[in-house]
Amino acid sequence: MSRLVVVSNRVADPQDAAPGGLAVALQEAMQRRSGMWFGWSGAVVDNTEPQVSSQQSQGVTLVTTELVNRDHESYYQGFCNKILWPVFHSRLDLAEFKAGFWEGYRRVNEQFARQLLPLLEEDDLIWVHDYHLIGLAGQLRALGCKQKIGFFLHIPFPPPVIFQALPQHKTLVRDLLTYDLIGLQSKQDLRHFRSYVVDQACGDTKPGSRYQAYGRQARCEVFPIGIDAQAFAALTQEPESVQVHETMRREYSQRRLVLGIDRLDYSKGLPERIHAFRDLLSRYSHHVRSATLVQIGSPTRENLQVYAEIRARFEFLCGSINGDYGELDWMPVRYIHQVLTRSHLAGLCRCAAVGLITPLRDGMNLVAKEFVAAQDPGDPGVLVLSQFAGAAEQLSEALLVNPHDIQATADTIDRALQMPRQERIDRHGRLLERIKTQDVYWWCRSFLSVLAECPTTVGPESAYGPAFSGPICVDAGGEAAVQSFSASAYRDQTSRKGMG
Ligand SMILES: O=P(O)(O)OC[C@H]1O[C@H](O[C@H]2O[C@H](CO)[C@@H](O)[C@H](O)[C@H]2O)[C@H](O)[C@@H](O)[C@@H]1O
Ligand SMILES: O=c1ccn([C@@H]2O[C@H](COP(=O)(O)OP(=O)(O)O)[C@@H](O)[C@H]2O)c(=O)[nH]1
Repeated sequence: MSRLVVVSNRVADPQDAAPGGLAVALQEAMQRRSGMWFGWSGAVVDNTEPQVSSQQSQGVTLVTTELVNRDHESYYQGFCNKILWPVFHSRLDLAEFKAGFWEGYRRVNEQFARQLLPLLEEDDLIWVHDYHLIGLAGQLRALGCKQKIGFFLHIPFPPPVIFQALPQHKTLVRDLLTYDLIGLQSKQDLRHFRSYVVDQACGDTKPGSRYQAYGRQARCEVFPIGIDAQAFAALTQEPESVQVHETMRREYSQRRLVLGIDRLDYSKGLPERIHAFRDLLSRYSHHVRSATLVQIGSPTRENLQVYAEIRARFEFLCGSINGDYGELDWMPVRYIHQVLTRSHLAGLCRCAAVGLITPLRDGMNLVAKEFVAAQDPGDPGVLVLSQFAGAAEQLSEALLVNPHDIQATADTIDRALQMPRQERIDRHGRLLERIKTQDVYWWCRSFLSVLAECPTTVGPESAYGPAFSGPICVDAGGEAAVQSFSASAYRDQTSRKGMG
């Protein structure tokens, strides 16, 4: 079996008590298959040459690199978090298209390729993760890498009209199509990608899920990421989890616990959630002094202004609902700005009557799946889930809501709180079955088996595809995109202008 080389922006620290969704999924997947994991260590160094270091951990070789100061700003904080994250989550209003970010993004993708190449073995399967590294395959191919390279996008692929606002949209899609396999989270993401390729880039789809545009061609399919459902359910039996569960059950014996768990990100719909909860209390007064929203809003990307703003706005709303509805012995919202351990989260999920997961946009949302996995099948809580989370496509037995529709969301929370036990059991049983079948190992196996089937890449020239002469495509901006160029012309362009 080929060795698996995973590349992602960050390599998870195996000692970390609570990594993010991507890290959680990869850690679980990598423990099944020995291999190498390459990424940034989190260290930022002054303008010296970034160093690579390596360690063994639970059968996996972890290789990390550093970022120099200016690249941390322009690549990570800049192009990744101030451009790609908001645009891919359809928040053009929050994007900062600042000069210099793109060059930093290209530089770091080139740095990763340069440092990774000498570590590769002939037979490796390379699996690159997420929006930070869209350009990596192109950079590796330019250096002569011949191994198969797959890419998985953990965040949504935006509608073409939004994506086109990115000044570098053509280069990014050309870079994506340089991979042998592109994996997306949901059918909706694939529809957006297809529509961009066919309608905006004047490209084409081919048999075998192949997409062609800008002189490149790749296979692209949907692989919804899962969790290790058994392991998460088992966490509910850990002492820490049992203790949380018992404390909460004591405290909430006369009350109903509604639970939200999110990074404090503007994509997670937290202000809208508080508005919906307020509307619930105002129109369904029997929930006053009863329904209590426990909201974990864990710190994230705190040095970015837009995250400070969403935090301030959210905390103002929590303060105001508690001021208006709270009493000496009851507060409607309990907000915790901390990262909790997974055992702690499992215990909380187990005792909640409702899991309220209402992002405005989300690639998947693993918390929704974890909530289901943690329930007692004989007396389960109800999942209220945003229709805009990737998870909604698989979790159709949840109560799906439009988080922008405050009143309908409040009505749905009420319905969840009133749902008869048998209906809860039926819905939960069907959800749990799917979460167990389509778990993180299924996701990993599915992606890797398709990648292994992809035709072998024979050399840098062919990786760019043959020179492609297609029609002239007039895109929405009215710009004529001539789809005829050769691989060498592309490389010349890239090195001269930094591509934009
Ligand atoms: O470490 P951060 O930069 O603060 O962010 C944590 C991770 O967030 C993103 O997660 C995405 O992947 C999840 C698993 O596929 C998915 O469920 C979720 O919807 C996505 O938002 C991000 O893609 C990761 O790079 C971050 O590490
Ligand atoms: O305090 C916290 C909050 C979240 N998580 C974990 O972080 C992941 C969040 O993944 P999700 O896909 O829901 O969203 P993301 O944060 O990746 O956008 C889940 O596995 C959570 O269990 C955690 O361990 N502690």
